[in-house]
Amino acid sequence: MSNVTNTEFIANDVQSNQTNKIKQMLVKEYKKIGEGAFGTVSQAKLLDGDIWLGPYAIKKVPAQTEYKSRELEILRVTNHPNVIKLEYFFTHKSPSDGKIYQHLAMECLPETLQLEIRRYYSSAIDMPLKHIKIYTYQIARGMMYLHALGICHRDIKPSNILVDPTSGVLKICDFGSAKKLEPKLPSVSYICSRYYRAPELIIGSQFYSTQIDIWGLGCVIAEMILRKPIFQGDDPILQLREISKLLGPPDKRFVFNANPKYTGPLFSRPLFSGSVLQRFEKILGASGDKGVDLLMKVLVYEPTQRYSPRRILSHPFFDDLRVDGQFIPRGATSPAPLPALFNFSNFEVDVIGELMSGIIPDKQHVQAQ
Ligand SMILES: Nc1ncnc2c1ncn2[C@@H]1O[C@H](COP(=O)(O)OP(=O)(O)OP(=O)(O)O)[C@@H](O)[C@H]1O
Repeated sequence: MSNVTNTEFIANDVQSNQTNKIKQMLVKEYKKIGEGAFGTVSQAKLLDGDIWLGPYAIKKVPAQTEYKSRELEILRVTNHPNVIKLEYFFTHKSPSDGKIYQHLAMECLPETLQLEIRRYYSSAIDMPLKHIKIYTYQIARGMMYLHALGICHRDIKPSNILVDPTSGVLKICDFGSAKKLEPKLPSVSYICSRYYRAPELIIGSQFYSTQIDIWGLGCVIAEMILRKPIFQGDDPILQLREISKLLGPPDKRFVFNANPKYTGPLFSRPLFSGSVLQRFEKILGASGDKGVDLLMKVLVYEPTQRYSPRRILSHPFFDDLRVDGQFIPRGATSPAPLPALFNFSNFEVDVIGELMSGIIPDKQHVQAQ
């Protein structure tokens, strides 16, 4: 199937996310780059007067649906190097079905982490550990920012992580399921894509926290190492069974705290022998001792025990990124500088607090954005 599309239309009320100014622009969509559950994503340019802007990734979703997407609301307030940036937005009536669609024009990155992982899988090569570290660090940094704002992404998975393999830059995208969680208020548990769902979601918790994203991050790190999803269960029970094979059975306190009404199986008899450490080492040992240590602090049943993003950033797994400022991009033979990893804003400096000395050994790197 060809991805080439050639659609042109005039959008009357294109609003700039930065200046809030509204203008009429010509929209030229020329390549379809994604298709999701709720809409399509195309590569496009916008004609502002006689200047072509872009390329952008324009995500188009029906404007009036029962499903409540907070994507626009969230992207309007976020501003972080590891979170996809919204440039323009507008609504437009589709001539083909007469429905009104919301259009979000975002900065465009060349690939998803899913595609990047698949590339390594099909060429039977491990993803270099340095790349895994660069990507993991940036996901955790983006999450630190989002979680500090109270925003839970709720759909962390490799196809929602965009990367530029040449520069190593990474950005979290798809805020279609994201929500600002309010403490003590319930949220639906049927969010997050299978394979990446935290155990508390699987057993039906409605009072979960941003730590569900940390579980997703653990699954993504493991997937970069294994080049396939770590917990592949075709239904929630099989999913829990896969998790139990690595972590052992969940304890009763975790289940009670997550959902006291849960009556499903708990796999209380261990499905594998050996200690949890031995199983992590056997399955994820390619990430080295420090990688195994980090994963054991992230893939934890009890959400409150899971490492927070700032603790993840200060983990020794990333120590070589703090001393060596280079990496070799996929397909390249000479090194390139690491993407900016330590250019923390004042907001991030406040969130990191006393952990800063463990994150950047050299304070000179700190500069306000
Ligand atoms: N800013 C972007 N730059 C490049 N590609 C993008 C961008 N945003 C989205 N895409 C591509 O479009 C795909 C779908 O985007 P997105 O996940 O936001 O839509 P969705 O409808 O919520 O999809 P899903 O149901 O799969 O989660 C992504 O996996 C990616 O391949």
